[in-house]
This record gives sequence, C-alpha cells and structure tokens, in this order.
Amino acid sequence: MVNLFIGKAEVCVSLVCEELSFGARLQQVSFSAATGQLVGIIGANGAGKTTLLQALTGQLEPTAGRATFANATIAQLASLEQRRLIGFLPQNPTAHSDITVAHFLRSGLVNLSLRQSPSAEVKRVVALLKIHDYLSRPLTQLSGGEQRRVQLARALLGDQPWLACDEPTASLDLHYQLHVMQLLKSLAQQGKIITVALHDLSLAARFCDQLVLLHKGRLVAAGEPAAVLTDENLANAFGISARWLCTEQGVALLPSLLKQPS
Ligand SMILES: Nc1ncnc2c1ncn2[C@@H]1O[C@H](COP(=O)(O)OP(=O)(O)OP(=O)(O)O)[C@@H](O)[C@H]1O
Repeated sequence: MVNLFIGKAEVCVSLVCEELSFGARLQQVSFSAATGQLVGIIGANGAGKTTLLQALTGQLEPTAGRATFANATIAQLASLEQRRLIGFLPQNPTAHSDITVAHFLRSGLVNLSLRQSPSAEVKRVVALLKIHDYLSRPLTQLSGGEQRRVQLARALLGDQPWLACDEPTASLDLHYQLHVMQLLKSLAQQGKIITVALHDLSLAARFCDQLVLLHKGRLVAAGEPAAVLTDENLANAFGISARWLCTEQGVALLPSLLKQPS
C-alpha cells in the first residue's frame, strides 16, 4: 500500500487510478483516493463519468492503464472478489417487474460475505435509506425517487469497503438529496472509499473531499473542490459561469449559461 501525505495526516491511499483508458471514451485518467474520502466524479453529459466508474470497478475492461484497490488490480480479480470489494449503484438499473422491494433487497445478498444474518443486513440498509414503508410493495410501482433509494439500499448490502454510485441523487427531492449525501459522507468517514458521479456541483462542492473533473473522456483536474471548480474549468467543461453563495449550511453555486461547452 502506498503512503502519502494529505494535509497534515499520513493516510493510506487505497484506490489508485493510473492512466485508465477505455477506447476513445476514456483517455489516460489518473487520480488516487484514500480511505475515508468521498470522491465526486463530475463533467457534462457524455464526459465519461459512467465509463470511468465502470472501468474503475471492472465492469468494463480498460484498454490501457489500471485501477488498483489496496494494491490489487481490479480488472484481474474474479467477479466474486470484485463483488465482495465493491458496492455498485448503476445509473439505470434493470427494471424488475412484479417483485416486491423486500424480494429485490434479498436478491442483492447473493455471493456477499456478511458480518451479520441476512435479515439483520437487510434491516440495516432499510433503516439507512428509510424505506420500511415500501418493503411489501412491487418495486416498479414506486415513484422514481422511491426506487432510487431502494436501489441505493441494495448497493449498500454487504458493507463493502468501496462504494461506487452513478448519480445516486438523480430523481430525489431536496430532503433526500441531502440525506443521501450526508449518508455517503458519513459512510466514507467510517472507513470506506466512495466514488460518486454527480451532476449537482453544489452538492459536489459541499460534500466531496475530492473532485475528478472529466471533459470529453479526459481528466481536466482532480483535487479539492475549490481547486477544481475554477471559473476556467466551469467555462470549458460545462459552458457556464458561476457565482458562489457561502452560508453556514455550506456552499451553493448559482450558474449562468455562457456558451456550449468547448
Ligand atoms: N455502449 C456505448 N457504446 C458506445 N459509446 C458509448 C456507450 N455508452 C456511452 N458511450 C459514449 O461514451 C461517452 C461517455 O459516456 P458516459 O455514459 O460515460 O458519459 P457520462 O459522463 O456518464 O454522461 P451522462 O452525464 O450523460 O450520464 C459518450 O460520448 C457516450 O455517447
């Protein structure tokens, strides 16, 4: 494991992405993250956020470069080992017709190594996402935001050390956007690495320890939010200018359209 100095404390860097590429969709992206960090992956539509998450976690085989977690090369791990290492929330999970939420959650326990009984593990994630009321309902009859919380609960089953989420706040109301971001932050602080693709730059700036900004499959910047969300990067990657509101609750970005992203 590589040791680095981040701020004043020495920390173990557990996730290292080295010049990771996937054809033209992702080109030589590098960054690293330490246990305890919530890492936001940001960029315009089509920038490569989903591709990066999939190549990082072994769902897409990189065409060059590699991703390692605790020195293990992810692409070389068996799928069972990947599953025990990484909790994954896809951007568009497959629709499961007819099954209840309880059934959907139980089906997510397959091949996980659990520290407690399966029913206690389901109860744990149900409480985290506040989805008790949905358990006996068919999954596809829930609203979009309700389904998203159930899908995130399923991704948390197994309590893996690395959680990768593709737009976890999509479809959520403001209450649950904050709830989910606070939950992810607290899970990171309890010792996970969390990589999360996000569109909301205010949430990204407020909650993430580090941001990875992509543009057309290439890395523009990686680092602390203030260093990444510069006027120049916002203009080039998103075609916006922004004013920042700073309050006791955190920061919020007020964007204005500039032009099409270059
Ligand atoms: N299955 C695929 N085959 C070919 N090209 C693809 C495929 N999926 C995505 N792409 C292309 O790869 C690029 C990156 O897509 P990706 O889904 O990673 O972007 P993203 O940043 O997650 O976008 P969004 O914010 O819209 O979800 C885009 O140009 C997209 O059109």
